Amino acid sequence: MSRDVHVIDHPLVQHKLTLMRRKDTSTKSFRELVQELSALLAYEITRDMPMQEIDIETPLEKMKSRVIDGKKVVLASILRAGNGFLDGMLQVIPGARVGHIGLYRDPATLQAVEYYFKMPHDMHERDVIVLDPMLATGNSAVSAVDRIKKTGPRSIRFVCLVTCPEGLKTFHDAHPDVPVYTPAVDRGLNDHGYIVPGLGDAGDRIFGTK
Ligand SMILES: O=P(O)(O)OC[C@H]1O[C@H](OP(=O)(O)OP(=O)(O)O)[C@H](O)[C@@H]1O
Ligand SMILES: O=c1cc[nH]c(=O)[nH]1
Ligand SMILES: [Mg+2]
Repeated sequence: MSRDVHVIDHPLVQHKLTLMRRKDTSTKSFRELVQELSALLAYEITRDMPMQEIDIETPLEKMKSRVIDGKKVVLASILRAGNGFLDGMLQVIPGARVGHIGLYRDPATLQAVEYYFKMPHDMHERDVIVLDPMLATGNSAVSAVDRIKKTGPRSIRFVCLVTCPEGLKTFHDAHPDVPVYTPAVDRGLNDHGYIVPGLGDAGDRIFGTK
């Protein structure tokens, strides 16, 4: 895979994604699975996060030991579907701050339309993990990262559940410096800009709106 794409091939991740893809999976199960999966994904995404040594004391003696500074991590959720990732990620990185970007995809043009943007302060010292289950045409992801870059964070990573070659190309043409973490790179896009085989409309499946 060219560019900076990390395919998360862990059996637990792949197993849960398969269950999510099935069309007869209920809203309740889909929501539970996205939460379980996001905790597993957080584990992989944070693998190379910067750490610092702190002084602690075990019951036996003093030592220096390493910690990740969770307070410097920002989980930036692309509404709506990105919110599905939040609970699971926060279980693993409880100190993270949370930002929101409201974007919807215009069904006719497939361009992203922004309606909300709120990030924590002091972004220049923070590491951002952008959350959206689907990176399809890539327009929403490009637009979200454009906007986040203007806040000047220390680093940005993007995580999704399913993507495709077209979306990855569009995203990395615009943002070659932002790694993408995903369990699946599917075949491509259909005429409506949906990932095939994909898992359908992630927002509708998480929130039961269709
Ligand atoms: O790569 P793209 O072609 O831009 O498509 C992906 C976007 O589409 C979906 O959101 P949608 O616009 O359906 O909004 P929703 O999350 O509010 O349902 C998905 O959650 C992404 O944000
Ligand atoms: O396949 C797709 C494409 C865009 N949005 C989704 O939720 N799914
Ligand atoms: Mg969206």
